[in-house]
Amino acid sequence: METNNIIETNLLSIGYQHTNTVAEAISIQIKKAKLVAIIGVNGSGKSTLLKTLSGIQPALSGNFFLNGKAFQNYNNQSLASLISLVLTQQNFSKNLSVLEFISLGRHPYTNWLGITSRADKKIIARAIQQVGIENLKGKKCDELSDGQLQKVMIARALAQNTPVILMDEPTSHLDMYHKAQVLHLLKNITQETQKSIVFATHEINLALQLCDQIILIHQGKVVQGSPSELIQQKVLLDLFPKDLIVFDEISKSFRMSNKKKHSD
Ligand SMILES: Nc1ncnc2c1ncn2[C@@H]1O[C@H](COP(=O)(O)OP(=O)(O)OP(=O)(O)O)[C@@H](O)[C@H]1O
Repeated sequence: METNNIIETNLLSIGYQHTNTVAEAISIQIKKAKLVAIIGVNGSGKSTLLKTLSGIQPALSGNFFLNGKAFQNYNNQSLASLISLVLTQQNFSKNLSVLEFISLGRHPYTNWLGITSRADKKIIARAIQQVGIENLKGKKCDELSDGQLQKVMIARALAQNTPVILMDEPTSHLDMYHKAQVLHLLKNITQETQKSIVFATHEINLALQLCDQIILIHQGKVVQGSPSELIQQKVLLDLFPKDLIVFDEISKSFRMSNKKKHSD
């Protein structure tokens, strides 16, 4: 199938076989070089959608295409050269140096001994330079701050050199400045490398300002569009109970409600 979409789903249902359907009838399209945020309240299904798109969690039903080819027609090796997944709680030996950890991103391409070639080393060096962490190369991963570790994770995904990077909450545990810094970095990466980055986030205000596209999961349904399309469609107005948080259409951001609660 000839397509401009790097990811496309058609009436996809996601969830867990023996417990529940988390969201259904998901039809989304993601083009190259886009920064895409998945938003929704706690438990709405952001991580489940990422896990399904990466192949960790099987879809319950529906169709899913990567680069125009049905997902089930890829083997693990070819998937690893198309999609990298960055999870917040990743299990890895923190005893590794930053350089060793980022080099693991080349794993799908290295030979059976796991030896990196000169070309691999070039890609690793470029990933480190793109993220701006040359000064951290020799450090052990357990010597890093949360913000530094987040950048190292991004560099490893870049070293994997896939056209799609999926990330679960890349800004969790970061202060306001570093949240904005990491999201700007992701935006620059999509523009400079033509990769698409799809990430789950609770930073809705930042996502509305920076992202090309938003995937909103709300009560089992998924709406996709540019930030301005979602604002026009008014789908953000009912995201949270209005007693505490409201969407301000003028500033295009969520803010504390001015309403005085009777119970206060
Ligand atoms: N392994 C699992 N087995 C069964 N149900 C699960 C599993 N993981 C998550 N769920 C359920 O699926 C739903 C969606 O969870 P998910 O983690 O995808 O939400 P989320 O939007 O990422 O939440 P948060 O913002 O809190 O991280 C929740 O009801 C959760 O309890």
